[in-house]
Amino acid sequence: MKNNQINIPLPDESLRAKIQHKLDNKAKPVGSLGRLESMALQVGMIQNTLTPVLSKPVMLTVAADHGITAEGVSPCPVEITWQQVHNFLSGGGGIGLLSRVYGMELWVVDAGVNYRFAPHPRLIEAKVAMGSENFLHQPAMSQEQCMQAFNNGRDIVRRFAKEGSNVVGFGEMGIGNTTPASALMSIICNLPVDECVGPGAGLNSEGVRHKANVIKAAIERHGVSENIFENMARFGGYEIATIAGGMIEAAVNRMVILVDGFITTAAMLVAKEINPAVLNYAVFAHEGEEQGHRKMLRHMNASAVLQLGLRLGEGTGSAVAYGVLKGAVAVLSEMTSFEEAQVINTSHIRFN
Ligand SMILES: Cc1cc2ncn([C@H]3O[C@H](COP(=O)(O)O)[C@@H](O)[C@H]3O)c2cc1C
Ligand SMILES: O=C(O)c1cccnc1
Repeated sequence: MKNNQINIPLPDESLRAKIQHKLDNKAKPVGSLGRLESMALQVGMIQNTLTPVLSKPVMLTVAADHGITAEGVSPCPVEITWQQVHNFLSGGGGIGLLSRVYGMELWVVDAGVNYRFAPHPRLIEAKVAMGSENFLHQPAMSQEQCMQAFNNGRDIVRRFAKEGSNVVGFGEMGIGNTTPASALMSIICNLPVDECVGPGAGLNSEGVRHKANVIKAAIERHGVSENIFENMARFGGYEIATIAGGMIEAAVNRMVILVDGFITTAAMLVAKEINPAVLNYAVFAHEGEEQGHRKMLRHMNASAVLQLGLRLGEGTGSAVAYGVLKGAVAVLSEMTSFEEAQVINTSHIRFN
C-alpha cells in the first residue's frame, strides 16, 4: 500500500471563527476556560458543529506479545500480558478501573497475544499470530501480517463508528512493547536511539543501555525503509499496527481519538506518517514519564492535556483525559452565553 491512499476528511475552516465567537460569548472573560476552550474548538471542528456531543465513548486496550523480549529488554515476565488481559476483562487493573470511573466502555483486543483466550463478551478476537518474532534476528512481522493487524484495527473501529461511537480511546498491554515503540520513534522522528529509550516497566540504567543496543543492532541489521508499513513490519508489534489502523479509521469516521502513553503515541506517529490529517482528530491525553513520550509529542507539535507523571499505558491517561474532554465539550454546547445569563457582555475586553 502506498503511504497516502487513505482519505481523511479535512475540517471545514469556515466554522472555526463561528465556534470561537460562540466560546467568546459564554458568560466569562474571553479565553478564561483556557485549554477547555481549545479542546472544545477541536471537537466542534471534528464534528463540524457548534453543538458537539460525545456519544458511546469506547476504550480499546489492544494487547500483544513481543519476540524481542527474548533479548532481555523488559524486566517483567511475558505471561503478564495474558494475565492482564484476564484482569482487565474482570474489571481490574488500571484501565479496568479508570475506564469505569470515567464512563468509557472498555473492550480488550487480542491483536497477537501468546495465549488462547476463551471467548468473552468484552474480548475482541483479532489475533494475527501468537506474538511477533524477535526483530533482532528477523522482521517482527511479515508484511501480510502487519497489514492484517492494521486492517483489523480499521475493521474494529469502523464497527464502533457504525454503532454510533464518536470518541475512541486507545491503550495497550504488551510486555516488551516499549522496545518496538522506541525503535519506530527513532526512525520516524529521526532521533538517536539513546534519546528514544527509557525504563519502560522498570529497567535500571544498565537495562536501558542494553535495550538501546538491541534496537541499534536491529536497525543496523534490517535497515530503514522509505515505507512506513515496512518499518512497522520490521520493528513494530501487533498492538501498535492494530492501534495505528484503528486511529486512521477513527479519523476517516470523524471520531475524536484519545491518545494515551508512550506506546500509543508511537502508534499515532505511525498513523501520521500514513496520513498526517489524522492529527486533526487526536487529543493527546497526557505527557508521561518516559523521555521518549515527551519528545514524540514535540515532534508532532502536540501539547498533552494532562501531566500526571503516568508511566503505565493500558489507556489509563486516555480515560482520565476523557473526563476533561467531557467538560470541554459541555462548555461549547451547554454553557450559558452572556445573553442567556443576562450578564453584561464583556467579550470585547481582550488583554492581548
Ligand atoms: C503488571 C504490569 C502492568 C502493566 N500495564 C501496562 N504495562 C506497561 O508495561 C509494558 C511495557 O513495558 P516494557 O517494555 O518495559 O515491558 C506494557 O505492557 C505496558 O502496557 C504494564 C506492565 C506490568 C509489569
Ligand atoms: O508511558 C507509557 O505509556 C508507558 C511507560 C512505561 C511502560 N509502559 C507504558
